[in-house]
Amino acid sequence: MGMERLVVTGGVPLKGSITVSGAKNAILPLLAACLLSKNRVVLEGVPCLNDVRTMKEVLESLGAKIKWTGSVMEVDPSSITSVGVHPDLMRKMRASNLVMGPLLSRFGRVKASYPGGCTIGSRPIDLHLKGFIALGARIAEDHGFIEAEAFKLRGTEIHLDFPSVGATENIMMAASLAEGTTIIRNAAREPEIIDLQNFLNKLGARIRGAGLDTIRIDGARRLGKEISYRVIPDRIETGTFMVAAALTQGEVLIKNTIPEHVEAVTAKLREAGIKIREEEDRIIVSGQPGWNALDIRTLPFPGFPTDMQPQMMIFLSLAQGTSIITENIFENRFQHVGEFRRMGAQIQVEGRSAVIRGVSRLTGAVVQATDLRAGAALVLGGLAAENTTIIEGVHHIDRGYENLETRLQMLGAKICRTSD
Ligand SMILES: CC(=O)N[C@H]1[C@@H](OP(=O)(O)OP(=O)(O)OC[C@H]2O[C@@H](n3ccc(=O)[nH]c3=O)[C@H](O)[C@@H]2O)O[C@H](CO)[C@@H](O)[C@@H]1O
Ligand SMILES: C=C(OP(=O)(O)O)C(=O)O
Repeated sequence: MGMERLVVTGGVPLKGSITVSGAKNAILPLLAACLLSKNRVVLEGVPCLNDVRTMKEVLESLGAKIKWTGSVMEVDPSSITSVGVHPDLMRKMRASNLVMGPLLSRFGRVKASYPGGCTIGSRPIDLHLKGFIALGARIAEDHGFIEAEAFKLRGTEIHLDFPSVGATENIMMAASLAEGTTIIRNAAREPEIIDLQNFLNKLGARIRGAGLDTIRIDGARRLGKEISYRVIPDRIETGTFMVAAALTQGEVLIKNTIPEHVEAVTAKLREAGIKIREEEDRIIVSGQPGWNALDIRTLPFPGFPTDMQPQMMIFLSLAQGTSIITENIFENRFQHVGEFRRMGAQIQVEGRSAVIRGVSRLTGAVVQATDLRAGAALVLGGLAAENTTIIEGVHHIDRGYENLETRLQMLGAKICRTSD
């Protein structure tokens, strides 16, 4: 396949309804957690994403048997033969490191390479490793490889220096088969952590507190109930569609969503003047011409999510007045600014903050998706811009959005995929 591009012609107000897919950032830890089980697990609501394909490859490379039909995935972890993750699979996707906790606690050993940095930041895994060490693992590092070993993990108290999502998940998974009780303090509180707790408990684990800053895990002897489990909807996809509706001055009904998971985004869009109605599992966004500038700081949940920062920045590029966005989670998550400028946005970056001077219009350009959410934001920009926008680096978008262009087409968007 040649290089793929998305070609977007802007100016159409999006109208209609769209259904949100299962959450990428929930399904990835759930798939890793299957390694803790002795029995077959059925997952429902599985989104068709490149990252899910990669996690499937990771599990298969370890010996798991997987059947994937539509949005249902059946994972049989009873045939695991390896505890080593190939460096190519670690490089392809950072979330591959989520198999480390499960492999360590179930098999007493794991070997993986460092996931390495990516364009949004250096993203070390020191907090994951410190957690494993606190649980009694010995860690050896050599030529970019990490080997962790423990005859038996033992429960303990772990205070995280920062509420890291991945470290909280890895430690929860490792501790669920440890001897005794583990307490994680300053734990991440993201909805995906609650989903992981619910999934593990259904498998037979004893975990409480997810969603709060202290999580208690009473180690279980074995996990292996034969279960089926439906993953939560993707809150970042929800947020992205909300901004799409607002930015195009359209009216969109977003289905299969949990409004409480996007409160931070809803609050900011409302502050900008956008009308949003919440029902049980639906959100209706009604855009209108002209919206207010805002200040936003990204923070761990329930603060404003860093994964919505680029989408919100392109929205604020067309606001009336000057906005400031401060990125507190990743040190290098402003690479989209250069691309937004090509479309006519007026943005200056100073350290961790971006100052966005609202302009009255954006114009189409050839732009590069530098990472997943930057790519999504460029699609949003294209939908609002005059003329045609061509987005390169589409594989980043396919990591985290299922058939983005066909779903936006159903809302009336003029968007198509080309390849040469
Ligand atoms: C697959 C998945 O769920 N990805 C999400 C997850 O990533 P991820 O789990 O990688 O994000 P973390 O919460 O761990 O990272 C937050 C910050 O902590 C730092 N850190 C993290 C671990 C560590 O051992 N040491 C350390 O210093 C990171 O460099 C970063 O600056 O949460 C992020 C923050 O909400 C989201 O943007 C990602 O979409
Ligand atoms: C940064 C993201 O994902 P990951 O942690 O998988 O790189 C994201 O979903 O925006």
